[in-house]
Amino acid sequence: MYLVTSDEMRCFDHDTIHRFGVPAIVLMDHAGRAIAERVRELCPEKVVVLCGKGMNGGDGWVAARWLRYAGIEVEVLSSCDPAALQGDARTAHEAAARFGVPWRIYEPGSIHQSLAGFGRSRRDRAVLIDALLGTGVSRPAEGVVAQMIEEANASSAYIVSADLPSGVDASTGEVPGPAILAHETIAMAAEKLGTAVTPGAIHAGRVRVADVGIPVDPARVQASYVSPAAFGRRFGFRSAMSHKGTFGKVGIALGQMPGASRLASLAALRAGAGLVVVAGARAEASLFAPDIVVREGSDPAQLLQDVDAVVVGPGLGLLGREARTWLYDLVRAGVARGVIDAEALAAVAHGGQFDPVAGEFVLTPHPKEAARMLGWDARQVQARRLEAARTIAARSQAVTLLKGHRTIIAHPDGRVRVNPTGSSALAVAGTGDVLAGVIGALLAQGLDAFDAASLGAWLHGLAGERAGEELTEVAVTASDVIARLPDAVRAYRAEVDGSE
Ligand SMILES: NC(=O)C1=CN([C@@H]2O[C@H](COP(=O)(O)OP(=O)(O)OC[C@H]3O[C@@H](n4cnc5c(N)ncnc54)[C@H](O)[C@@H]3O)[C@@H](O)[C@H]2O)[C@H](O)CC1
Ligand SMILES: [K+]
Repeated sequence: MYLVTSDEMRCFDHDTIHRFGVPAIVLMDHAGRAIAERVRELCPEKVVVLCGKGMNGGDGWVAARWLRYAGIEVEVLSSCDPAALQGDARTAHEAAARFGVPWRIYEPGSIHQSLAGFGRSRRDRAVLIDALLGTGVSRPAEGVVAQMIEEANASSAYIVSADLPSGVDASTGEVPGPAILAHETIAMAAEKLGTAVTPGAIHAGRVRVADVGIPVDPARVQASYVSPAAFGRRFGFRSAMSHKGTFGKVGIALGQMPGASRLASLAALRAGAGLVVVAGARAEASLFAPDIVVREGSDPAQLLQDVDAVVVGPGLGLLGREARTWLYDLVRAGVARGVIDAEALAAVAHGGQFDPVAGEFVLTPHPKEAARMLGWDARQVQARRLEAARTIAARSQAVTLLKGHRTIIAHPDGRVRVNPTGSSALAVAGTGDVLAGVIGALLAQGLDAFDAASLGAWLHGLAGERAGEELTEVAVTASDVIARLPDAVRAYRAEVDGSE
């Protein structure tokens, strides 16, 4: 499913209004009605609508009119004197007022006052509609709107946001100032990219997309959720004629912690690799036998020249610094596909200095590693995840997978995918090694770096979800995630078969 930025949405709005001739007020009525229909399903005893002064506010006035029409007790608190409203927002206000919707201009305490009588025990019987700011946000929420956001969040009422939670940047998911913490969001025409990535995703709650009659052209959208339909039968389905060579050979460079390489190698097998080879100085065969081939020697690059994809990073430890040489040697020897993870990432970038590596490589930093690569701090990476992932991808010229809740996969050409699977069960040592092995296996099976990183994140996240469901998120180990990769493959097949 695609994810649109403010600019992309504006283009589609514009086409609908000016190319197809659908008046904007009609679109606004569809939007407001969609919000009202959803809120009615919540059977509230009272609805308070917070309206800003732009078109998002217009959606709110329309929703209030439809709720009044359905006989539901509703009132509007406006961030400004409606006399200052322009265009369709003004029209929407006037229609609501004439329809008898009670409204007043917000003053500090108005929200608390409007919800009086809905004490904690009955707070969910009241719904707040957040129609303060939408895709027109141009700076951190300020003034009266910021006050309304803070008071709404403190109200502990059930909050439904129009289009996106006010104060969240629709295109990046950044939250530069006060922002609504919604229980759910009704996105108009398409989900905004800013509610798919964190921290915006946390503010949005559950996102539902309302069809308001604005066609969205996927060819003009750069971002989407990872979805099995994008990969079809290029993974997960086998012909009777296939043999282990069909599914490629993954080579894993051994480092100081061979246990991490073991996790990556077992994961690669569970993700369909035909053969897995580990190579390096400390190749304790007993750790890997019998399913994994062990090659002992001081130069992994020398030992891995016959593989289809390499995984360099898990368990490297201090050998990370040598990874640069290994990578050069491997690329020179024609092994130009692989995963660069953990300490090996320093071979590609450090402190904002990038040394791009040619070929189909996937970088898999977690936020701290991304911060080291960029010369930022980890907090900045987490606040500006999309920018961080896209910057590393553009400057390293490699597909970059930024781990974390709603993992981001960024292509050097600007395309972005957001992984919807995963859970806190993955917050345990070794799951990064597992992910590196899974992606290595998908590269060895012929997927390109963008697809291998995206599908790898999807499978890995789903396996983590399944492990968390069975064992509780608290008690999952990296090996448990590997053990549930078959469940993820089954789910993948079901989705692909279901979508064909
Ligand atoms: N365009 C369409 O056909 C449809 C749009 N829909 C809704 O419209 C909003 C986008 O509306 P827009 O007027 O462009 O912007 P906003 O309403 O989001 O807000 C702009 C409004 O708020 C003021 N403002 C901006 N930033 C701040 C800030 N940081 N603090 C305080 N105030 C701020 C600004 O001055 C403007 O007045 C879209 O999200 C949809 O909800 C319809 O849904 C469908 C048709
Ligand atoms: K909003």
